[in-house]
Amino acid sequence: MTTTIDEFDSTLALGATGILRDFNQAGVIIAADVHVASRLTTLLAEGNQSVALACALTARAVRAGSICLDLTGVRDEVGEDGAELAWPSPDEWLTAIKASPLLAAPQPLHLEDTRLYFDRYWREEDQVEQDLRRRAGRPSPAIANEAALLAGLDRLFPGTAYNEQRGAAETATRQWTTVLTGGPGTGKTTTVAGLLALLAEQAELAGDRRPWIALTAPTGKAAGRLEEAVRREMKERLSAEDRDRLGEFHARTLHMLLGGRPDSSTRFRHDRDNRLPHDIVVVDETSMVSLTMMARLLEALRPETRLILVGDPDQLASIEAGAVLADLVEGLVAGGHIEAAELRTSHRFGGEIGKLALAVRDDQPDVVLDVLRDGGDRVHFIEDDDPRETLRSTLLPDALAIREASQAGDADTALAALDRHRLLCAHREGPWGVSHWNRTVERWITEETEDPLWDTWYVGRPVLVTANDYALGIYNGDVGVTIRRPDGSLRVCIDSSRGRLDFAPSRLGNIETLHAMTIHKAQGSQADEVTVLLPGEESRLLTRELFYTAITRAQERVRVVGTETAVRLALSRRALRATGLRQRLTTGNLPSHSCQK
Ligand SMILES: Nc1ncnc2c1ncn2[C@@H]1O[C@H](COP(=O)(O)OP(=O)(O)OP(=O)(O)O)[C@@H](O)[C@H]1O
Repeated sequence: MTTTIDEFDSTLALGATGILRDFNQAGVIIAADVHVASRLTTLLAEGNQSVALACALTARAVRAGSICLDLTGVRDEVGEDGAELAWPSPDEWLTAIKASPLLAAPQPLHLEDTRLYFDRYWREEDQVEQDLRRRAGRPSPAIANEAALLAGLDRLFPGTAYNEQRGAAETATRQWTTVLTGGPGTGKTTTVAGLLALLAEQAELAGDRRPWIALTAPTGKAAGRLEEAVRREMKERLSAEDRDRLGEFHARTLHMLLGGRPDSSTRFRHDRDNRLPHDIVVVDETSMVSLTMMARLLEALRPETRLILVGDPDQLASIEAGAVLADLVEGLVAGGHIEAAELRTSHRFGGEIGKLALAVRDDQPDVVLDVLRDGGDRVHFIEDDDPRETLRSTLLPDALAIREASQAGDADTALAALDRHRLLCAHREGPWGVSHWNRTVERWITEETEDPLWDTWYVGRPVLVTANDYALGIYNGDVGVTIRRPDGSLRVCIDSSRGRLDFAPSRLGNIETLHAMTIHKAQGSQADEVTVLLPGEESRLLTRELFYTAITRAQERVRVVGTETAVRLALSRRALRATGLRQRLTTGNLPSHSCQK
């Protein structure tokens, strides 16, 4: 059989030979993976084809968010695409890799059991493990007054309704590192606010100064939500005395906290030689933190800084490589390094959205479909082959409300309208993708207003910032709207963690239209109402974590557009990433070498 090669297919490496060519032509690895493998094997004079294949598959794994290649699981994971290919036998493969010059100095690859790493990720994982073990190995933090702590717990978390949160807060007061986990609305922020008040009281009783607290999250949007939620909890639940002890604080993105450097996206002003001055660091939405960011944060912490990592381990992992929160839950807790602080009871939804989220998380497809089909006011299932008309009646009023407020120059109303609803897609391109739906909503606006949107920038264009811009003070995940000023010019008003900022459109580079957004990008934000477009059944992105993340973005109402098969498929597939952190933390002793200066 002859295979026709498309010379213009950018995923094909035309110069590839042997096993790399076969895997490339089967679509398992792309040209970039082949180039990484060819370059490394040529540089270090490695002639074994199976080692070159392992390099290329490691590059593929990292592209997909894994930290390493799981040599024993990769064949199953590749599935049908690789069924006809000549895979090396596992034993021979391992033997060839162990003997490879790529594992000798300067060691571009590292092998841990059957996990193969590129040097950078191996080092980061190793550093995270060592820093966490070191923190966990320190004597527990001193409690200045045990009786006051217990009284404080009762005061801040009264009655049986707060049992779970009281337990989690007490656990956190007794350890340097806490992983506080829970699904949406389980009271994580309430717990954090009470915990901070307890720690401030203990500092006062010990005669120390007021603790220096850093509230942080991976994106500007998530940092903004954290600050707002903590302030609300403090106002509603803390006494004036507790509030005074805590003083003023602001939430910032992790990049801002660590001190972004214009010359590097992976190195920061605060590091092991210039540590953060804070006594308590609270990280929200930790599921979105990549391994690299966790490594940078841990190295920048003083040993006596309390670290409270808050998040929902059932959500999608970070866009960049790693699955740190899930690894920490299983590694740190199961490894016996720290005690769990887990919240299970949802206090927000009470009803259908919470039930739907739990059924998705726990892989109960029949319950999920029952709730979707009979979810009352809050949950809707649109099983329509062509949902355009239904979506038009839902999406267009919000788009028009944003436009109307923007035309009047009213940024507050436009931004509030923008936050009311999110259309979430799995993909960027294709019929279920963000680009298609952005264009569709723009077309509906044109049809409705008879005012063609000729330019990229138009009044009422909602936007999403897609990269950090330290000079402008806007960050990945910030959202904004394009308003008309009285002089007729356009300004883009962006809600950033530094407050409301506005810019001429020409100053903004990394921006996307926000009539629709990807579920990955929606992590860390919520809207009153969310519409989730489930992708076609063939989509590889359709997983339980994706579905769970999408529906838990909704605070009041969720609408799922898709088929029963897509729902069932989503639940049956997992977005698993190969990492070694949890194994490292659950097994073995502290490695003899150390990154700490
Ligand atoms: N024990 C409780 N009893 C009743 N209501 C509670 C309790 N704990 C928290 N709440 C309320 O439930 C809502 C959700 O709590 P909170 O914001 O702390 O949850 P969360 O886990 O941080 O939510 P998110 O999903 O936004 O991260 C808030 O309105 C809060 O005041």
